[in-house]
Amino acid sequence: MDEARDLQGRLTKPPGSLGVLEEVSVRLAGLAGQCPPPLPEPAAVAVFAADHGVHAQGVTPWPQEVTAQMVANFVAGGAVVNAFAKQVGARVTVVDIGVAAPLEPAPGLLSRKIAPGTADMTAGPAMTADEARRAVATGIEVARELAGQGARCLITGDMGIANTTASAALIAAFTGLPPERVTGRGTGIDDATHARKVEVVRTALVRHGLSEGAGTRDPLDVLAAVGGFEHAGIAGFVLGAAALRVPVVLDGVIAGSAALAAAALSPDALAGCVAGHRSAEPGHSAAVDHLGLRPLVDLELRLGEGTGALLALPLVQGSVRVLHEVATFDSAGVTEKSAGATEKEAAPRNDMISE
Ligand SMILES: O=C(O)c1ccc[n+]([C@@H]2O[C@H](COP(=O)([O-])O)[C@@H](O)[C@H]2O)c1
Ligand SMILES: Cc1cc2nc[nH]c2cc1C
Repeated sequence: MDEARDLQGRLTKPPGSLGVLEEVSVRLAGLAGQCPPPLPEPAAVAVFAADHGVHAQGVTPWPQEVTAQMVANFVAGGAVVNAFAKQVGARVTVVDIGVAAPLEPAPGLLSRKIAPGTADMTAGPAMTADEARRAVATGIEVARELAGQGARCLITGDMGIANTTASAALIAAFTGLPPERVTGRGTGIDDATHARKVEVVRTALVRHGLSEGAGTRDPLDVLAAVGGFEHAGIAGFVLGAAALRVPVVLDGVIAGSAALAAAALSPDALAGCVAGHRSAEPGHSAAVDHLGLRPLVDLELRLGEGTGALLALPLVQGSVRVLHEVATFDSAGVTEKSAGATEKEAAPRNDMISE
């Protein structure tokens, strides 16, 4: 990281002029343990799809079967994630980690169903401890598989009707914030449904002893209580990528809540995480703030699938390419700024005011 910071300061641009992207390149150098770090390409997005027992509580206007229908759409190449992935040259893999409906095998679809949807978190744990552990292990395996196939940047995606309710519960648990601060409108709900959703999250947190936050609870236990299979899978994906020193670009609120679980399991896992975008969901801002991550783009997206992270991919790739390809002042024979200029820049321009 020191080498990358030093190199950024010697490239033919005013020091610091690439703003946040300089820090991204420094973090990826730290992850790789080399400067410059490998270019984060080719990229692969894994869309973890699953259903949620809490759907029965009326937290979303969309029927549960839309999860399976959208999986078919992803596999056919017809969703926004497919368009954005094509735009930035990323490969799409869909992971059925817990979709309620049975899915036909298809190219680009990994059948890794732990169970046909979680149980209702307001009535009991969403998953058994064993299911949660297997879902995390599945995410680790998917990261290994994609990296084994050559991916040098992994992107999180998700699909699961009602999964913003589980995300809000996880974020409340891991940040200690109250449900009304972290529960958003998901796919788009009216005030009455939103009020019910906040109470559903509150009920689940109370039921599982999480209303004061997760404290020292085992993060796997928290995932099992109020998470979804895709949350556990993405948490594993983040852990697996970090173990391989492959960077991960996180998408929106589902990825943010999963990253909180991954960080609780192993804080080092965050070293390779870049927050691709800031979702419109309030819980997402709470999650990235808690993790100390700064989202690269903010376009008021609230789609999921990996779409926001894919849009940020060229920024991450560009930040590293700079370290590989931009000339230094020395090599290009460009004169560096003088020491005197530094002082003048830093001082207020009083001369212009008084004269
Ligand atoms: O990524 C986000 O921040 C995001 C924000 C709002 C909604 N979504 C997507 O919308 C679905 C869940 O919304 P809901 O209202 O059914 O909880 C799920 O498939 C997510 O991918 C995703
Ligand atoms: C149509 C639709 C597409 C989605 N993609 C991710 N979440 C989604 C939710 C819905 C409802």
